[in-house]
Amino acid sequence: MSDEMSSPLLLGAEVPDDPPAMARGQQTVAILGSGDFSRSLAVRLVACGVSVVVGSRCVKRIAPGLFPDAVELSSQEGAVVKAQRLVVLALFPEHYPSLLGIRAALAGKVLVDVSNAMELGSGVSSNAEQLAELFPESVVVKGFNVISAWTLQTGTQDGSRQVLLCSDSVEGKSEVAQLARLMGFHPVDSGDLRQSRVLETMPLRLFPSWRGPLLATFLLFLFFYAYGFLRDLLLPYLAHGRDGFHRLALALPNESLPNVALVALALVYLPGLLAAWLQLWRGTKYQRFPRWLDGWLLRRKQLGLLGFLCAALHAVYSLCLPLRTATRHRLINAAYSQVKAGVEEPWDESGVWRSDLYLSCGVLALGILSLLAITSLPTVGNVLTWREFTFVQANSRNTQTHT
Ligand SMILES: NC(=O)C1=CN([C@@H]2O[C@H](COP(=O)(O)OP(=O)(O)OC[C@H]3O[C@@H](n4cnc5c(N)ncnc54)[C@H](OP(=O)(O)O)[C@@H]3O)[C@@H](O)[C@H]2O)C=CC1
Ligand SMILES: [Fe+3]
Repeated sequence: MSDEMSSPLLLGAEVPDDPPAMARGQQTVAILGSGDFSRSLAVRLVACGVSVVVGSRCVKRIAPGLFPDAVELSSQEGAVVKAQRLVVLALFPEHYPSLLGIRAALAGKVLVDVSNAMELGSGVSSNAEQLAELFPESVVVKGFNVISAWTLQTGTQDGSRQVLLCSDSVEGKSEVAQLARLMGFHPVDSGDLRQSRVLETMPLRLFPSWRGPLLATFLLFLFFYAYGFLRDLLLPYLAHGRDGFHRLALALPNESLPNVALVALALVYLPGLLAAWLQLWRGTKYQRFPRWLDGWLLRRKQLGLLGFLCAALHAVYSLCLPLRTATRHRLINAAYSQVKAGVEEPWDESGVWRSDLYLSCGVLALGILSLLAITSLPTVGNVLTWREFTFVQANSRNTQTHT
């Protein structure tokens, strides 16, 4: 399985709602550590009606009022003993070994590891795997690490609602999933504990799925810009001494952008066709696609959105064309030449039609591309049925191709 395919978001399936669901207030959750994450989680859990006991190395050091009154403060061991099953470790992983003293109390408990990796590709095994090695008698579930303390406290409206969970224990995972659901999050099953390696580095990755599409869009733009420069500016200058270099800033980018948008759109639909062709050629759909095709398929949405950005920029640039000094100059010049030549009515019927049709098609194409872009956003896509979604996507594609 490629790295991309092992990405938890892809593997992820909603964790099934296991009966009996955790009833409010029935269970006590322990949180070890009294830092930012602990406080935010405690506030949220209490607001959701779960009883919380915070375990600290030194309860006296906790400032009064830091935690809600409903939260019980205790020693680390006292908190673990009070917890029925779930113990959230709101500590940094380097402090996990300090819990070895309360190993017996932690046995049989579900330890929720919320930590993140310090750097990308730092080690072979993850914090969660090391925790599982330290406490073999406990169940380790990785989760909540991609949720910030801020999101926990402000509720789920401001951040992602997905909580990615992984563990070798299905039962432990489903218990944590119930807690996540109770807090208004969407638990997503990301697989076994090995997946924690991916999960822990997720907050460190900066737009990982956008890097390739951004590079492709930039290179395409560079290609069309360089081609336009050679064909429309440099060659006419060298051959006839015609100076059109003022077009570098606005006209040339404007001519390059729709080309990039069209190629990006083609790149969105091409991998699907290649994948279908490959499946027909192999005679089976139960075989993995090559890594490059896999990656390409996964980045179609980003490519499409970047194509949409180029088309939108083209529209704005085009609206700016009449504002240019060069356009004004050419207009006045044409009028002057016309007066000089004694032409009274230069109405060019086919020219007028062509320009109107051209603009109308452009507006239509941008409108349909906008529809395509908007429906590809998860929040909008979620309210469409699968049939509605494919209807919009397929029809927009056909209309785009024709315009
Ligand atoms: N803050 C955030 O937004 C997020 C944090 N996380 C993860 O949550 C974990 C905790 O982060 P955060 O709450 O911000 O960190 P803080 O520094 O605010 O809190 C860490 C807590 O660890 C406890 N602790 C236990 N043993 C030790 C020790 N030996 N030395 C020092 N402290 C110890 C301390 O509590 P006490 O003194 O009471 O024992 C301390 O308050 C980290 O692994 C982080 O990666 C994950 C996602 C988001
Ligand atoms: Fe155009």
